Amino acid sequence: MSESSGIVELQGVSKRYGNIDALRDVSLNIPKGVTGLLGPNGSGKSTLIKSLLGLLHVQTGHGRVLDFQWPRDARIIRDHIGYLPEDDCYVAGLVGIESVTLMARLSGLSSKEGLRRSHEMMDYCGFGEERYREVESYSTGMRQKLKFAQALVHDPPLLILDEPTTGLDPDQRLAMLRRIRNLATEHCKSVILSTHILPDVRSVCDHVVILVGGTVRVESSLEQLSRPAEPTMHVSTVNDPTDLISRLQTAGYTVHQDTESYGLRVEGIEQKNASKIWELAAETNTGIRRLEPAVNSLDQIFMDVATGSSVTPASMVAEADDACS
Ligand SMILES: Nc1ncnc2c1ncn2[C@@H]1O[C@H](COP(=O)(O)OP(=O)(O)OP(=O)(O)O)[C@@H](O)[C@H]1O
Repeated sequence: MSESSGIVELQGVSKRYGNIDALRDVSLNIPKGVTGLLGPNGSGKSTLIKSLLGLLHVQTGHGRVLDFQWPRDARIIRDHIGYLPEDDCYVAGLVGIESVTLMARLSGLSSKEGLRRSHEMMDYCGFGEERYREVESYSTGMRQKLKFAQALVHDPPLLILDEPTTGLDPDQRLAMLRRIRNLATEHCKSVILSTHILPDVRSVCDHVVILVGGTVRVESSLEQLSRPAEPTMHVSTVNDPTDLISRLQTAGYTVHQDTESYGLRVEGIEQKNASKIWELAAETNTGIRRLEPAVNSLDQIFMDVATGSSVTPASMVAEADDACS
């Protein structure tokens, strides 16, 4: 894989089930790092994942996954991907360590190395003695962690995780997100994270792809997506900001007030000039609690894109992070 290349590059992928177009002419370039795959129900996320894994036959399209031609090399590609499916996947009657070891053996590891890696991955996922209990007795959180260990056991460079935090309590969810981030930053893994939980995307993803109706509507770095079209500061005030708003407007700034708080978005002002806001706040006796560059809300972007009501810049291709090449 060359230093600047992405991990997945697709061109013109279409998948049709009968008369349903699940993917329509999808072209993508997913860089290294953690990518959030988002979209409303039925937008084609699972179809895209299964197509990448070669579990579905697409009608048109070609590309590259890691160093391999896609879909031609689908079997080899599968060997290099760790897949955490949304549904449960275990063989009834096995205990946790046997379940992970089975996946290691199916991935081609020797029994000795498979067992060693399985223990290592179960340790990484926070399993203690429960690894010797039957998987059927596991809680939802433990099953998610088991699937995670199974996906990682053969040390793949790319992980595809389908809703990995579903059903987890807050502590377990944070632990899972920390693991995902740690894999990217400390172990140079790339991750495609399919999820409906937007705060998870905000906390671990570098890039975002949003599918709607089988087409790619947004492809961008999270940073680029979060940045307002023009420099904007967010001001949180302690008291009523009415006087401050009118002074800012007189000074030529466009100001939007949050509906249920003393928060303001002041457009057209860069952080380096934010002292102007402090000056006007002092003159109008307005207390400032926080003053920081504004970011676009991922929830709002998602809603706008999903309902087709936005002018969100589409097909903004992020620069690949070369740190883990
Ligand atoms: N096996 C199938 N046969 C027929 N239609 C299918 C099949 N699988 C998916 N579809 C349809 O293809 C479209 C895309 O489905 P897909 O499951 O890929 O979406 P998704 O984004 O993963 O949805 P969700 O978020 O609900 O999991 C939907 O209209 C769905 O009904």
